[in-house]
Amino acid sequence: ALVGSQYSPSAFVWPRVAPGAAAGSYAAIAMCEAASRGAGEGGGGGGGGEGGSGGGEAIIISGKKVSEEIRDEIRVQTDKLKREHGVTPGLAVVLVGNRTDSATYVRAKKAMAESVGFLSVDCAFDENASQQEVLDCVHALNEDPRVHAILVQLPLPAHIDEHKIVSAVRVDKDVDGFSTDNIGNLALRGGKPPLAVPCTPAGCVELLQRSGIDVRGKEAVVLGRSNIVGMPVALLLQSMDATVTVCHSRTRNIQEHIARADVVIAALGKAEFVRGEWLKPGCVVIDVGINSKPDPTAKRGYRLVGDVHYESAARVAGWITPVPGGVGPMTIVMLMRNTLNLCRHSLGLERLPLRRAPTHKGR
Ligand SMILES: Nc1nc(=O)c2c([nH]1)NC[C@@H]1CN(c3ccc(C(=O)N[C@@H](CCC(=O)O)C(=O)O)cc3)C=[N+]21
Repeated sequence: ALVGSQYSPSAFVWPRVAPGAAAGSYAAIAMCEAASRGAGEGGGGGGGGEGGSGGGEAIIISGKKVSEEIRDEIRVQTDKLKREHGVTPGLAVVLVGNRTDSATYVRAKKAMAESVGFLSVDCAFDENASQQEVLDCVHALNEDPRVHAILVQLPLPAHIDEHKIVSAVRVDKDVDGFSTDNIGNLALRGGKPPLAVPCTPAGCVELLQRSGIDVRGKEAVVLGRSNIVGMPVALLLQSMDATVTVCHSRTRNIQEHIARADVVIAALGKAEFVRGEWLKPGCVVIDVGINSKPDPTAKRGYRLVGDVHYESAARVAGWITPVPGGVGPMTIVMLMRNTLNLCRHSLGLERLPLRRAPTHKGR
């Protein structure tokens, strides 16, 4: 869902507006897809509040599995595009510096791009590259006809003005949807859909949809207000008719907010911050956090944990995403979806009507 088009709302984005859905809002987007799939198993279409089993184990929403389904859909559509239009979608990734986490993500993105048949273009700079060098690179990619999508891996080194670089990316190649124009369109009700919706937020919403979870009228609590996750995911949920509260480092009584949430989106960057005891029984937990935690029993000496304490949360929640294997893989596949759609946009084509995957079954 969630990939806006400048021209006619496509099946991909604003698919089949469900009766009663706020037409034209983003919400419409998402929920229509969910609606068109039927209000899934697992959730009984319930969304937060009455899901899962009281006091049992939460349904595990596998981002790994869902992302593989979507990847396969994208691969099929990419082949079709190549056959029918002779064009290969091109994704350029700009990486500055040598953070190991960034290098890992960029490798994963490149691998997935190649696996779905995209052209992958790399632009790597060392730590002390000048702002001008990086800008020149972005400008060159803006003009490169092989490249339909440009991703500037964040964070950039401190001496580089992130906003300046991100703003230099042409709006119709802004695959992260981070430009002022794309974020503005995401925020406007009844405006034109953005060309791309930020990948992690789109991945969170896609997981909800494919799990048959309807957020309309539900209380959604977003933990974190970052430009790349908290803020855009709050906009998306609001467009989906959820009642959204954004909590951040200055929020008082954060547990009180979490306690009434039907949907919790945890994106604050603190390992295992949210405890199961804080949650409303049956709620939906989408854990965006990726933190490494020392673990002497692990091969590498550490393991990845989310912003939610998984074990306690899984006992209370109705649905939960694991870390790893939850939102992370979805982020990458949404990047592929955005790339394909920007490529289609450049050809004057509509968003793709992706084959609807069957509603995801937990476990
Ligand atoms: N311009 C920009 N766009 C981004 O989308 C962007 C970014 N900058 N900067 C950093 C964050 C982080 N991010 C992740 C992508 C994949 C996984 C992922 O696949 N995680 C695996 C585990 C990976 C591992 O083993 O470390 C998982 O959760 O299962 C995680 C995080 C994209 N980001």
